[in-house]
Amino acid sequence: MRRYGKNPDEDDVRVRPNRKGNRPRTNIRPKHEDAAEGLVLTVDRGRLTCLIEGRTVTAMKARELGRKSAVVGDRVAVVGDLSGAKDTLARIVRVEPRTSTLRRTADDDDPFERVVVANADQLAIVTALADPEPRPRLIDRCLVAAYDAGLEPLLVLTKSDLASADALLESYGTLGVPAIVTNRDELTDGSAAEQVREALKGRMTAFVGHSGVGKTTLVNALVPERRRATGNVNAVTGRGRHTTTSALALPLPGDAGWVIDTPGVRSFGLAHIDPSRVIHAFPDLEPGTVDCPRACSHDEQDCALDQWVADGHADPARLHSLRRLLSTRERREGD
Ligand SMILES: Nc1nc2c(ncn2[C@@H]2O[C@H](COP(=O)(O)OP(=O)(O)OP(=O)(O)O)[C@@H](O)[C@H]2O)c(=O)[nH]1
Ligand SMILES: [Zn+2]
Repeated sequence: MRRYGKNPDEDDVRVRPNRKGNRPRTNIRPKHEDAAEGLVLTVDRGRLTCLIEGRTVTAMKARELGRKSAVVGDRVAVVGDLSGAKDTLARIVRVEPRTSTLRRTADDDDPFERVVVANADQLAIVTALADPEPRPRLIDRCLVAAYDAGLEPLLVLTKSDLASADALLESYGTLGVPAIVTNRDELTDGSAAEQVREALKGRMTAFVGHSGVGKTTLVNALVPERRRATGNVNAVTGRGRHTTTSALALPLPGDAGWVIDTPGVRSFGLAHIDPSRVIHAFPDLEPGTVDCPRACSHDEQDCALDQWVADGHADPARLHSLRRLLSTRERREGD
């Protein structure tokens, strides 16, 4: 059983039992039946930009939401002034249950668990092949976060004009992570952007990457309107690009899915990860865990997976990869 301490975001995935057992919670069913449905595009100091029927509306959390947060990707119910006119402020009265929750924890400069993005179904891990050098442990950590959250990973290897992708492709081949190799020229002449768009079709994809890997170049190639938006002041949010701290959801042209750009990360904290969820991403190994000790880390002496692999049920390289991923949960210098 996972425990999250006092994280107020957790009541969206579990319905709390009614302790007293006699009084049904009257506010479980929405009282705001006239509320409009919105999608949170970005969050800036308590102001949430929501897309409501094609308009962007600025809103804040209604008091009744309490400490519960709404994050980029959340589906929300909004009341009040929905005109989207300047200086209007609507209220978010409900956050709909999430299909997924991408989190990270315990950065050097951020000790709290954060929900990065809600409702994404894919995580694009953007890594430059050089300048900056690839950081396999960071990639592994992002993969673990994706598997834990139930997102499908996609590796986007940029700056292929500078270095070969062979070593990384081989290393992640065992994990079965799909990969796309690109560079700026291929992105601007169209062909690579098409290939990436194909992988994003119909999905909500969160893009993460270390600062400087070319994520902006990539996102601009995918979402041409973004280029205008990031010039000086973002057309969607009205704020300058250098103050970007929140993720930003951008629609792909032609209703072809969503890109959620996230600020460059230096690390990806994993304190919240549950190995039993990560192992769902390894259906070839998962059945071998039935004989594991309780709360097995799958990286300990009594782990049943060694025997499972020794008996020929799965490829030893897969177990090796799983353990490599799980071991990244322990923090090391440079994470
Ligand atoms: N050689 C080469 N350089 C690239 C490529 N793509 C981007 N760059 C350069 O790499 C640098 C970083 O690119 P950005 O797209 O701003 O990267 P970013 O990941 O958004 O970086 P932050 O804004 O710091 O988060 C810029 O100087 C780009 O011109 C590429 O394919 N090849
Ligand atoms: Zn085990």
